[in-house]
Amino acid sequence: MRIPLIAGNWKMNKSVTEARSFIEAVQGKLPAADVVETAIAAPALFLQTMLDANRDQVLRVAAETCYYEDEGAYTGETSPKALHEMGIPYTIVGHSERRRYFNETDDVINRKVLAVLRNGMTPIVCCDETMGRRESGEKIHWVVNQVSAALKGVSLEDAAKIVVAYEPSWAIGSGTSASSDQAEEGCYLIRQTLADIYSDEVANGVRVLYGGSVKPDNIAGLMKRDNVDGVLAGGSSLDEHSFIQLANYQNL
Ligand SMILES: O=C(CO)COP(=O)(O)O
Repeated sequence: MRIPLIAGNWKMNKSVTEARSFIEAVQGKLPAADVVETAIAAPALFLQTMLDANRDQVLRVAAETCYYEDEGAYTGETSPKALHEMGIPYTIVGHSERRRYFNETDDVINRKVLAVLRNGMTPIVCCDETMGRRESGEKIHWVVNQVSAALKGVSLEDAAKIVVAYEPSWAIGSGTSASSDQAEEGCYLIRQTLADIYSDEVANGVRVLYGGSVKPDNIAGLMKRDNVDGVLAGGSSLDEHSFIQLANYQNL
């Protein structure tokens, strides 16, 4: 059984004080982690404050990115080894904004996936799809290629632990989510790719999330779909009331 994962991605938003108040506000209001797992990925400089404020330990505090080396002369980068040592369980890798604004290539993303796994964390591997590619019918090829490239050299045992997120760029920050049919189609395609690369067993165990304008008023429809195991929410994860609603989508 795949436990749903409702994850937020704060991107470069909030101050440390705001991050702390958010964590305090959600204590006791999220579902038990063995029923619906919840996570917030935040800027590295907030993580320790968030961990300290997270008294009930239900919410997973996650990173938005990290470097692919464990340590060394890489000014400004975040070490996956240090993240693990802090107690961070998840790191997003390959978000479309990292690909677009920071020139992260499939090769860099693959190295980061390997580094996150090597350091005992779980990567949330993002897979992007542009509208141009969707309209030209190129989507299948594109999604399959990104998943395969990100997982190059990942063992079957490690592949079983990862999380993948289908995040069409045309739905990110647009206010208009993909329809539940489109989300299901993207997540199914990712699962099929995992089955082709690894096995049906791995594909059936991996959680595949949908991301792009997920809000309290559309999450229930998305979560009903067979291959959508959770969401990665940007804007609607910034407000604690809205995140609590997303986490409790089963009651909406
Ligand atoms: O990029 C996203 C999550 O990683 C989605 O962002 P929005 O929910 O703001 O569209």
